[in-house]
Parts: sequence; structure tokens; C-alpha cells
Amino acid sequence: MKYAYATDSIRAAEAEVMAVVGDDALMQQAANGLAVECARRLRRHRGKVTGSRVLVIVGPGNNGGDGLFAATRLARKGAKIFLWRITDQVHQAGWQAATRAGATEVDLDRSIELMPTLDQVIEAGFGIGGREGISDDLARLVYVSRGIVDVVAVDLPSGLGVETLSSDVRFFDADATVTFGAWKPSLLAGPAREYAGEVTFVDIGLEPDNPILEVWDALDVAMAWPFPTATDDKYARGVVGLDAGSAEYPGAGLLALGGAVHAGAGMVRFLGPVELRDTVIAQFPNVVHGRGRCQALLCGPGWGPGDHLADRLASRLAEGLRTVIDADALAYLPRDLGDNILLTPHAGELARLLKTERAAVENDPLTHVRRAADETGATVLLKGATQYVATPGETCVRVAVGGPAWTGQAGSGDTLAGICAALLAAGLDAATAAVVGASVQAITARSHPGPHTPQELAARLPDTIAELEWLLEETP
Ligand SMILES: NC(=O)C1=CN([C@@H]2O[C@H](COP(=O)(O)OP(=O)(O)OC[C@H]3O[C@@H](n4cnc5c(N)ncnc54)[C@H](O)[C@@H]3O)[C@@H](O)[C@H]2O)[C@@H](O)CC1
Ligand SMILES: [K+]
Repeated sequence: MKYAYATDSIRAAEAEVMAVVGDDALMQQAANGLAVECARRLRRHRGKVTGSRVLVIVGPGNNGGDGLFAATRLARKGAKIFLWRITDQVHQAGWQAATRAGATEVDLDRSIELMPTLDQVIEAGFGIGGREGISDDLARLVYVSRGIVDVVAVDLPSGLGVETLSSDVRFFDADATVTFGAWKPSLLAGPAREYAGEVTFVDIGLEPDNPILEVWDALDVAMAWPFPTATDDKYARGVVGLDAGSAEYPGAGLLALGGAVHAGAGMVRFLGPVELRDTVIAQFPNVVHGRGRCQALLCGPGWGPGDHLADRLASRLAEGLRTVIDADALAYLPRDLGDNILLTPHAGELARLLKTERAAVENDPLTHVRRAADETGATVLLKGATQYVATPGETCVRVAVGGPAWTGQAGSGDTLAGICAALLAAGLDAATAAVVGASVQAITARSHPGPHTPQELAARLPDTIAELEWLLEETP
């Protein structure tokens, strides 16, 4: 699991360490980590550091300072360093050190001219003190550097927000980012992370509090998966009831059933319309029909438009079970749900829920998923290319393991809702079921490259679950 922090927490942790070791020592540690990574990349690209040509984009603050001290180290190893300062203001000690080591100042036009002759650009414009977006001058440098020179961003690419995860502004497009002391949310999640390239974490002894993101990996999923024990029967493994599908949309019901069955539910009950029974039996003879004991429910996939849907949902919720509410049922939410209720909207559905625009959700998923949890009282899984889980009253948002873009297709959401319902029935709390369910689907898609239908991927869930079990056994 990786944790990422807001700027305030990072600054507070920096202040604590600086009070002990001094700010210069902290910056030297950061600069050293940066220089090591820059040197490693130079050796990889051209065999050696000596004789390499490096341009440093120097911002006005400490981010610029990091870049200047790292460049000083590279200059001492024989690299030819050019410095372009964005503004007149620079980190004085860093500037002096770099120029004393032989670095040459150049202007913007010269930087652009030099670009084809360079081996590396160290982008030390702005870090966590930066505002979102970049100036036209910086944008020109992004344009001329792209694809022809190795760009290493310092702490995070300039222009990228730390917390909003938006890719709606201009920012530097880096091949690599060297980040210090704490993970920044935008380096781990959201559309913008693609632009940070290969990220290296340099530990400078910070111990920040209050993470705002908790990013899961396959081992976390394995550790949370409800593997049955030797004495478990079908009831202990969980009975899940699925009220899904309609005569008009039978497919969504079948896809949700496929998710629940292949995720290893002890028993799956089909609570959807009776006219679908024959179809369901033909595909899933193990599915039981009609009412009976359940540990968790799923409502919504394939309900379509219809009358009395609010009543249909209310009567399911009256059973007081852990429940996944997906798709069409999301339009009929009563007030004050509990955090044992899991809502699984995509960005469009979340936008409707919050009476806002889809683009607003996509540009700031963290704020919106948290708001949805707080306003409804339920746990919320926001589906999409990155999948976020928020619980009411909690700032920290969980992020599921990411999958390939192929998973973004009709029917994936129905399958995922079925998987989550099976996990709720097995006893996981709503937030864990959501992050584990979304992750297992993504891991399955990752291990079967190329396009696959949601039902093919559902049928491959057992392979992934078996691999997670092996992973757990092999990990000390
Ligand atoms: N405090 C320390 O000793 C340490 C700081 N670290 C580095 O310091 C960075 C933070 O440094 P700073 O707080 O000085 O902030 P930055 O260096 O990120 O930004 C400097 C200043 O630039 C101005 N600015 C921001 N965006 C701008 C824009 N778009 N156009 C023009 N001016 C703009 C702001 O006034 C800001 O304070 C971190 O990201 C990291 O790289 C690391 O060296 C670790 C230790
Ligand atoms: K930067």
C-alpha cells in the first residue's frame, strides 16, 4: 500500500525534520537522491555522465534549489550544465554552487536551440509550492523537448496539481520524476500520473500524517481476500441476492450474476424478474431462484426505466443487509444511507447524484467522491480509469489497482457490482469490498491483454483469485 499526502501535511513533516537537521541538510539529501537518479539515467542513455549535456530549468523556490544542487553534483562528475532561470529570483546558495562548479546561464531562446544537443533536462521549475498550469514559455520548452531529450521532473512535473488529480491544465510532460519524502497524490492516481513518467521515491526521513490517498497493490488485495477456511460451508462463504436485470435488459443481470458466481460466492440467489429464470438457469445452473436467506444484496443493474423503482429499492434496503446499489437504482436513493451500503456510480452517475457536471467529477474525482459519501452516508466506489473508494466522514480515499483501458466497456460495471456484492456477502466491509472488487477485475484484465468481453473476464476471475492465494503463500 502506498499513501499520498496533501501539501499541508508534507510541509508540516518537513518542518519537523528541518527543526532537527536544518533546511540545508534536507535539501542536500533531496538533491543527492535526484543527482543519483539523473546520473543513472545518463549512464543508461549514453554510457557515462562525463561529457553529457544537461539543461536545468530553474524555478524561484526550493524546487529550483534541489535542481541546482543536483546539477552541481553532475557538473563535478564532468557533465556540462546549462541553467535557464524562469524568473529573476533563484535559490541563491544553489545558484552559486552550480555556477562555481562550471554551469552556464542561458536564456529561453538558447535553451530551445540547445535542445537537440542535450542528453537531459532537469525540470526544477515548481514543486509543491507551484500553482496549477504553466506559462507559455514553459509550454514552449515542453513542446521542443518532447520525445527528443530525457526530461526528469523534480518532486513533481511543474504545473501539475498536488491534490486535484486534474489533467485539464498544462503541465510538464516528464520521462521520469524524482519525488522527495512523501508521495504526492497526483503521482499515484488520476489522469495526470501518466505525465510523471517513471517515478523514483527518495526517502528524506519525513513522517507525514493524515494521508489523503491509500493506493492498493496486488498483495494488499491478496491479504484482504476472503479465502474460505477448511470448515466454511456455503453460508459462511456468503449468500448473495441479486435483484438485477429486466425483460428489456436481461444482459446486465447475467453479467452481475457472472461477477458474483466467479468471485466465489457460497450461493447466489437471483431475485430479478421471473421471466428471466430460464435464461439464468441455462447459463448458471448453480444459481438459486426466489427469496431466502442472504448476507448481502445487489440492486440496480439492468432495471432500466420503470415504475415503482424507488419502492423496489426501499423494500430491498428494508432488509437491513449490506447492499450494493448500482446503475439504474442510483437514481432512487433514499436519504441517510449507512456505510454498509455501497454505491457504485461512474463519473456520469456521480455527477447526477451531486447535481453537477461530469467534467467536474473527472477533473477533481477526490473531492467529488468524498462529497458523495458524506452527502449520502454510504460508501462510494467511483468507477473509471482510476477507481476511488470513499467512506463517509473519512478524508482518506482508497484507490484500487489499475487495469488496462480495455476494461472500460459496456457490461464491466455490472460484473463489478456482482463481484462487490459477493465480497460483501463473504463479510468484507463495504470499502474493502469495493477496493478489492475493483482491483481483482483490473488484475484479471491485466493478465489477459487485449479486448475481452466482461463475461470472458468474469470467467477468468478464478485464475486471478488462485494467483492471489499463491502470492499470499509465497510472501513471507
Ligand atoms: N523545504 C525544504 O528544505 C525541502 C523542500 N523540497 C523542495 O521544495 C519544494 C517546495 O519549495 P517551495 O515551497 O519553495 O515552492 P516551489 O519551489 O514549488 O515554488 C516556489 C514559488 O514559486 C512561485 N510560483 C508557484 N507557481 C508559479 C507559477 N506558475 N509561476 C510563477 N511563480 C510561481 C510561488 O510563489 C512559490 O512559492 C518541493 O517541491 C521540493 O522540491 C525538498 O528539497 C525537500 C526539502
Ligand atoms: K518540478
